[in-house]
Formats: sequence, structure tokens, C-alpha cells
Amino acid sequence: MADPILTLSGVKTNIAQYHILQGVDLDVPRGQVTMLLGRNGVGKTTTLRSVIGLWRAHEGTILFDGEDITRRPTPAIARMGIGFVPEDMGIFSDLTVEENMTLAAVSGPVDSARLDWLFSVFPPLKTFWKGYAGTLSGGQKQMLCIARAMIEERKLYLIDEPTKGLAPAIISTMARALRELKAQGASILLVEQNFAVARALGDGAAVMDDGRIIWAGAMRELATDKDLQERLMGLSLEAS
Ligand SMILES: Nc1ncnc2c1ncn2[C@@H]1O[C@H](COP(=O)(O)OP(=O)(O)OP(=O)(O)O)[C@@H](O)[C@H]1O
Repeated sequence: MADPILTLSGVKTNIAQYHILQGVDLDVPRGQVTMLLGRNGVGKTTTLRSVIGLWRAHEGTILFDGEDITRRPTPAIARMGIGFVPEDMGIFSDLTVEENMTLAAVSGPVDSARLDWLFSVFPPLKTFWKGYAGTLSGGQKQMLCIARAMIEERKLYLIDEPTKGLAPAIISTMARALRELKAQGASILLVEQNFAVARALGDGAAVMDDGRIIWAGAMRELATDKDLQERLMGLSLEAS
């Protein structure tokens, strides 16, 4: 692949005594949306957390934009241009939406043009700007979580199950936001269980099983091949 933005080679990550990642090889192309798929518990979240340094890979290498980030501390990795949206959202309930967003802008004051763009994609953030994040609905909290990662331009976004438990209208809002992010030139690695969303947004897909990538290719190839889906994930994604 020509010059991927992120490359994992033979990444092994242990959590306590468990060998969770058992040699992950993955290329994330520049300017594309790559879907990380697979059954529950196969290591998708652990892969994202290993990239950003919240778990430490004990073997293998992780290259971001040509630089080895395998042993760098998380803040240094983030500063190089990686935004991370964790599955548990990680917002501050006791702070306002404004305070949550301001804290997320680590390199200086919030850029007003970027904020206007985020308000246009996530209108409730403008409506509840002075409200406490803890009082937002589940969907609004997820918008805030993603908007925090987007408040500054990043080269790569790692996003863990952004549509989990959300209503269809909010899923559409999320999808639009991610499309706009990609249109701005960002690369995205997205864990997504909702295959309709994965198919609509993904350029490429990588499927994990048991701590390894067992298939990688074009999303359209996976989306049109039910046998492949069943073989890779043991179920028809069309049905999910
Ligand atoms: N803090 C932890 N302590 C012990 N085991 C953990 C911990 N976090 C994750 N694991 C285990 O690591 C394995 C991979 O988990 P991970 O969250 O990466 O999977 P996943 O593919 O993202 O699954 P899901 O779709 O359910 O989030 C699972 O067996 C899980 O139980």
C-alpha cells in the first residue's frame, strides 16, 4: 500500500496475564475511512488503545506518519496528530459543554471557524453550550465526545463504536460528521458494529478474530460477499 498513515506490524499486547493482541498487522490508508470489524471481545478496542499508548504493545511496531510511536507516551502521540474517541466517551459530566470543549483544545484557544463547523454538524452542542454535560441525552453526549476529538484538526482519528445504542437520526448525524471530516482530508480508523453504517462509511475494512487481523480489503468486496462475511465473522452482517 502506498504510504499508509498508520501501520501496525506484529503488534502483541497483553492485559494482565492475558495475551489479547497476538500479532496485529494493519495498514490504515491516508485520507480514507477504515472499518475495524469483528465479534465482541476479539481485540478491536485493545488495538485502538495500543495505538494511542493507553495499553503498551510489548512486541511489534506502530508507525504513524512514518515515525515509530510504539513506545511514546500517550500525550506525545496525541500531539503528533491522533484524536481518540473512546467507547466510554470520557466526557466531564460536572463541566459544561463549553468547558468540555475548551479543555479538549490542547494547543490553544478554540478556533471559532472550527467551532462554527462543529455547531453546524452537531446543533445540540450550540443549544446546550452553557449546560452541564451530565444533563445531555446519550446521543448528545456522544456528539460532545466526538466533537471534543474534532475540535482541533488531526491527521488520524481513532473512533470506538460511535453509534452504539443511538437512535437512527443521531446515527445519521454521526455519519455526516465523519464524512465531512474525511472530506477535510483526515484519515479515520473506526470500530463499528452496525454494518449498515460500516458499509456506508467505510472505504476499507479489516476484520479481527482472536487478537489478529484475519482479513483486510475493500469494504465493497466484504459488503457484497455474504459467504465471506459468514466465514470471517460467523454471521451474515446483512442481518445485523
Ligand atoms: N482491563 C481489562 N482487563 C482484563 N481483560 C480485558 C481488559 N480489557 C479488555 N480485556 C479483554 O480483552 C479482550 C479484548 O477486548 P476488546 O475490548 O479489545 O475487544 P473488542 O473487540 O473491542 O470487543 P467489544 O466489541 O466487546 O468492545 C476481551 O477478552 C476482554 O475481556
